[in-house]
Amino acid sequence: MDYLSDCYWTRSGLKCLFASCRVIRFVVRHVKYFLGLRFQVSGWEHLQTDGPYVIISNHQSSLDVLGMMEILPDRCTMIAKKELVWAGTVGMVCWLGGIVFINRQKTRDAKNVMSDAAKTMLADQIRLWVFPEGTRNQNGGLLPFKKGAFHLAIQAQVPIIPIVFSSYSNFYLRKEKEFKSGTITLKVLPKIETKGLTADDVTTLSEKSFSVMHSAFMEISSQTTQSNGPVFPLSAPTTRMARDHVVGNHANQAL
Ligand SMILES: CCCCC/C=C\C/C=C\CCCCCCCC(=O)SCCNC(=O)CCNC(=O)[C@H](O)C(C)(C)COP(=O)(O)OP(=O)(O)OC[C@H]1O[C@@H](n2cnc3c(N)ncnc32)[C@H](O)[C@@H]1OP(=O)(O)O
Ligand SMILES: CCCCCCCC/C=C\CCCCCCCC(=O)OC[C@@H](O)COP(=O)(O)O
Repeated sequence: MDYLSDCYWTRSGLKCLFASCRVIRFVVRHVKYFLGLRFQVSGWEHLQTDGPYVIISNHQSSLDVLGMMEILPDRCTMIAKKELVWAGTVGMVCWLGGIVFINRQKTRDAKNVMSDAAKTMLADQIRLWVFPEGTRNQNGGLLPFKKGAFHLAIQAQVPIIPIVFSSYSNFYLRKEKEFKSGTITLKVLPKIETKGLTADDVTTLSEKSFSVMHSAFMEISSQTTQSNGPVFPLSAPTTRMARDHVVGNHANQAL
């Protein structure tokens, strides 16, 4: 209780995150039922790592938040663009969750914030989740990685744990506004150590991470695509019950 009071009343930065992210995790885990989504997770054992680490994952949509909350370890928060803090309720939840906001338009500021985060990670034994693509991407692959996550891990000398979300394109097409229920595969990959690495190794580390994640993305996306059926317009009912009523069981064969 003392700890929570400290978090919420003094807003002591990253210190508050693991209490409040647990609450966020608990609540957001229920959203999948309303959207008719299911998650299949493999590689749990790679998250059984003590101490701080940096999680990196691909970023397709806001829906990623649901997958994050399926597997979010304790004492873990995220790096997010600063604009999110102004996004109403979501912004408030992010702020309470101790999320680290960066200004992507001001690289020097973003780098300073991330360097501070590296120190706080170590001081407070915190894990950080970063989307190295730096923006959402639904183009059927991964965007080239930005460097921040790799500098962060090297500065803190902590491992990187790559996590890959399978493609959403078989159930959610953002531009076409089409959505149906579906299964998302999450694959946690073996950690990549950074002990002894320096800033000179950032490019190699980034390329290695990209390579293993891209291969995993292709592998799990082709497997998951086969198990999901056709995509429906967003105007169609998206819950399992409602869609059963309209289209029979066809759309739910994968569930
Ligand atoms: C109603 C109900 C409500 C329910 C609410 C529910 C849930 C809410 C709870 C939680 C939700 C949380 C969701 C969070 C999701 C957030 C998703 C995002 O916001 S993604 C976007 C933000 N993230 C990122 O951008 C991270 C990735 N970007 C980077 O890391 C970038 O590198 C950068 C630091 C931003 C800098 O970007 P830049 O474009 O300049 O690119 P480069 O990478 O090429 O870097 C340029 C240059 O700088 C060097 N560099 C980079 N970083 C560092 C560093 N830390 N230290 C030193 N140097 C650094 C880099 O090496 C380049 O130099 P060089 O070319 O010489 O190598
Ligand atoms: C019908 C499906 C429509 C999607 C519904 C999503 C429901 C998700 C439920 C609750 C979680 C809401 C949290 C939203 C957090 C948004 C984080 C996000 O995705 O920010 C964008 C940022 O990273 C990159 O921004 P840009 O791509 O550069 O601009």
